[in-house]
Amino acid sequence: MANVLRNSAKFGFSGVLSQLSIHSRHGRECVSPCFSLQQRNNSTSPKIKVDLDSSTGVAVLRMQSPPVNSLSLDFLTEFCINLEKLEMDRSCRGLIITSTLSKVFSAGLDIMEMYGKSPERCGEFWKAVQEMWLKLYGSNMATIAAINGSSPAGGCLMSIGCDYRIMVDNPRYSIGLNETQLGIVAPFWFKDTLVNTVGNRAAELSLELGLLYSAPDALKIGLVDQLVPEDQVLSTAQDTMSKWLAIPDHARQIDQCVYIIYNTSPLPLDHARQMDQCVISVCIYYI
Ligand SMILES: CCCCCCCC/C=C\C=C\CC(=O)SCCNC(=O)CCNC(=O)[C@H](O)C(C)(C)COP(=O)(O)OP(=O)(O)OC[C@H]1O[C@@H](n2cnc3c(N)ncnc32)[C@H](O)[C@@H]1OP(=O)(O)O
Repeated sequence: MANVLRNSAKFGFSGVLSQLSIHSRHGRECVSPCFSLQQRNNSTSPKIKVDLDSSTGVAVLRMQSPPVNSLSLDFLTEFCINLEKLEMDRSCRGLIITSTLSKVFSAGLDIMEMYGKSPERCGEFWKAVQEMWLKLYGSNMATIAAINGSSPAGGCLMSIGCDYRIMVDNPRYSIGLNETQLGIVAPFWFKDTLVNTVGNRAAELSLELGLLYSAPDALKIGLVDQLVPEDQVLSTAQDTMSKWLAIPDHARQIDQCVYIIYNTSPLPLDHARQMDQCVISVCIYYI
C-alpha cells in the first residue's frame, strides 16, 4: 500500500493523498474551532444552500439556481467554495447533493458560457469545470447525489462524480452524457468517470450515441444505483449515508483513491489539466 501511495503521489494525486494522510475524518479528535460550538452550520448563498448537521456529520448541498441549475462560472465558483469549506471542516464526513428545483437536478454546463466569450473567459470557465470535478471526485467526504430531476451532460458528470446515486423513479427524468447529440465531444475525463461507473461497453455506446437514459434505464446500466419515489429521495440518501459513514473514513478514502489512480487518466497532473483547458477553450471560442 505504501508503494501505491508513493507512486500515486508521483503521478500527481498528491493533493488527494496528502489530505488522506493528514486527516482521517473518523474518530476525529481535532474539530475545526469555527464549527465545534455549533450543532448546525447553515450558510446561504444565492445559487447554493448548504446545511451541515454537525451531530451526524452530514451536509446537504442544495442547488437553487433557476431555471435549471446550469453550471455557469458563478455557479461553479460558489459550488467549489462550498465544497472546499466542507472539506476543511473536520466535523463534516458526508455530503448529499440535491436540487431545490422541480424536475431538474442540473442542466449541465451553462450554454451561454460557451457562446461568444473571449478565450480568457473560456479558459476561466473550463478551469472551473475541471475544479468542480477534481474537488468532487477527489473528495474525502462520502458523497451521494440525490437526483430529483433531469441531469443531462455536466449534470450527469456531477452525479457520477459522487460515490453513490439515488434517483427519483420517474421515467420523465433523464440522465446521461448527451454531448455528441449537441455536436460536441465529452472530454476524456468525462469518459473516464463514466467508464468507472457503467463499464467500457455501456460507456462507449452511451458516449458515441449521446444517450440520455430514463431513470429506470439508468438503473439498468448502473448509471444510478437506486430508484426511489420522489418524496423519499432525501431520506433514502440520509439512510444510505449512515451506511457509508459506518465505514472508517481512512479505509474508504484510501480504497477510493487507489481505485481512481488505477482507473482515471491523469487530469490532476498540471500539464494534462492545462492542455485540456487549452483545447477546450479554443473549441468553445470557435463554436
Ligand atoms: C470538437 C468539438 C469540441 C467542442 C468542445 C465543446 C466544449 C465542451 C465539451 C463538452 C461539455 C459539455 C457538457 C455540457 O454540460 S453541455 C450542456 C448540455 N446541456 C443540455 O443539453 C441540457 C439542455 N436542457 C435540457 O435538456 C432541458 O432544459 C432540461 C434540463 C431537461 C429541463 O427541461 P425543462 O424543464 O423543460 O426546461 P426548458 O428546456 O424549458 O428550459 C428552461 C430554461 O432554461 C434554459 N436552459 C436549459 N438548459 C440550459 C443550459 N444548459 N444552459 C443555459 N440555459 C439552459 C432554457 O433555454 C430555458 O430558458 P428560457 O426560459 O429563457 O427559454
